[in-house]
Amino acid sequence: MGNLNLLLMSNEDLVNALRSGSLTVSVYGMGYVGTAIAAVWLRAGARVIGVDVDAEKIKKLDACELKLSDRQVEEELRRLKDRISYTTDGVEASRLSNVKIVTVPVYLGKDKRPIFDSFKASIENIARGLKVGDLVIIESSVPPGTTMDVALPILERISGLRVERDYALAYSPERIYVGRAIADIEERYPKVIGGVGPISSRVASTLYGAIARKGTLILSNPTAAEFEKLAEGAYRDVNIALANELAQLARLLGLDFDEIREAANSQPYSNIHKPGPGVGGSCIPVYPYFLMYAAERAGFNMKLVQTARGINEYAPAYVAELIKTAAGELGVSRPRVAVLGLAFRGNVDDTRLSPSYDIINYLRGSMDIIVHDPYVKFDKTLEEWGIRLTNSIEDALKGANIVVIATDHSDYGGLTLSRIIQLTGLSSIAVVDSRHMIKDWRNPPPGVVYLAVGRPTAKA
Ligand SMILES: NC(=O)c1ccc[n+]([C@@H]2O[C@H](COP(=O)([O-])OP(=O)(O)OC[C@H]3O[C@@H](n4cnc5c(N)ncnc54)[C@H](O)[C@@H]3O)[C@@H](O)[C@H]2O)c1
Ligand SMILES: CC(=O)N[C@@H]1[C@@H](OP(=O)(O)OP(=O)(O)OC[C@H]2O[C@@H](n3ccc(=O)[nH]c3=O)[C@H](O)[C@@H]2O)O[C@H](CO)[C@@H](O)[C@@H]1O
Repeated sequence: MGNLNLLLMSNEDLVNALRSGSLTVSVYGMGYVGTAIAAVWLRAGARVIGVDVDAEKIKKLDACELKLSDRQVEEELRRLKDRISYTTDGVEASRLSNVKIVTVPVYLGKDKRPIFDSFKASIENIARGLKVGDLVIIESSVPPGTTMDVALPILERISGLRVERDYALAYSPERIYVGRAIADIEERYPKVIGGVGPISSRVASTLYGAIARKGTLILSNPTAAEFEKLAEGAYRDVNIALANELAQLARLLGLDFDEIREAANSQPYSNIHKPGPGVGGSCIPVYPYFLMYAAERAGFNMKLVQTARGINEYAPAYVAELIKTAAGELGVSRPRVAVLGLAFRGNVDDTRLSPSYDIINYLRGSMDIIVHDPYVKFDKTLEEWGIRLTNSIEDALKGANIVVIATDHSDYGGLTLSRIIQLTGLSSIAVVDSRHMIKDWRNPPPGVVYLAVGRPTAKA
């Protein structure tokens, strides 16, 4: 790392420093996002230091042994391993780097309020190694005001440096979709930047402008950029809630919501989302609460956002009711239920806040459950609940009275009702399809009852 003063360098010199490998970037939080960010800066030419508190993860990353959901990120970290190192020492990493990127989460507590401890700890470490000429970019999704009211005071108090004079500070939300993260950053989206002042905005947007082909969108300040990210998430949550509510009515009216949705979305102003078993992941179910946290402090009540959250948090119970209806149709008092999918969405191994847990929790007292997921190899919660997790679909379906499709993994797209009943080995079963993965649902084979979110019940 050269002793670079990024604030005094021209745009051309900033880009040259990036491309030539004389710029060192430390990334705090080597999770789904941090590993993708590290890969992207490596590909742009930087030297990178990956920082995490999880020593086991650091050890595996250092040995190129950490299996990532995003295979391209995994491959790039391996291909460019000569320019990246990993450490648990966040202070040293800050001393040795010119740019510090924070992807450590602000977590959500059981009381639905933000927990800043981990985030603050990473900022404190950065502050202890902060030097004149450095740039700090916060990319975690945070309640509006966090950069200005939480991070900035810590950085200045501990380092004694002054933002815009001695160092640069910006907020830039991450918008990656795990599984295609590098393309999302480099090709798909403009990078939103909110600098504390014009110098911070210039330095951050010049460097990210050399990475994101769609360029950068500079907003007035960090709080606007924080708010933008949460607005995207709340938009999605509200629209998923609308889809779930419309689907529930469609089922009561004996209608197939899929064809209705497709027809409605043929109108460019309509973007009705997909109904499902609920909203999981570490993002969409969390961001509305970050907005409500800021709203509460401003004396404002976000009625729509709150109502939508409630609808989506009820969705797993709705699916559990469908499963209980299925058990009634079969006349089986303690059915064996195969739940297909533990991850919160298709083709990832991420189970954070997955609706599958809620569905299983509603049923596990009265039904015998087995869970299948092609990506999740082990799960502590299922182990505590005494519920078996298998990666074999044959193993999961054998003897299952009820088969529940809870996650839209592509692996399930090829399943037909005939194949499912064949794999159960039974003459009478029910299929509860919360993701509309079954194509031949309208004409079930003998012995199959098909129930779904947003579709009428179908039986032979
Ligand atoms: N996962 C996504 O799809 C996604 C997409 C966009 C934005 N985000 C946001 O990005 C942030 C990170 O999300 P993620 O999914 O990568 O989380 P993650 O849980 O996968 O990774 C977070 C990492 O931070 C580490 N960590 C915790 N405290 C630390 C500390 N004090 N210092 C250094 N490392 C520490 C953890 O050990 C973990 O490895 C969150 O704010 C999230 O909302 C996530
Ligand atoms: C605004 C937006 O798009 N942001 C994306 C989102 O990505 P994500 O990884 O959180 O995944 P989603 O696809 O949002 O799914 C969340 C849950 O909602 C369910 N769902 C989804 C669509 C639908 O029509 N019906 C549903 O029921 C789905 O099954 C899953 O449980 O947040 C990331 C972090 O901020 C972003 O970076 C990323 O751009």
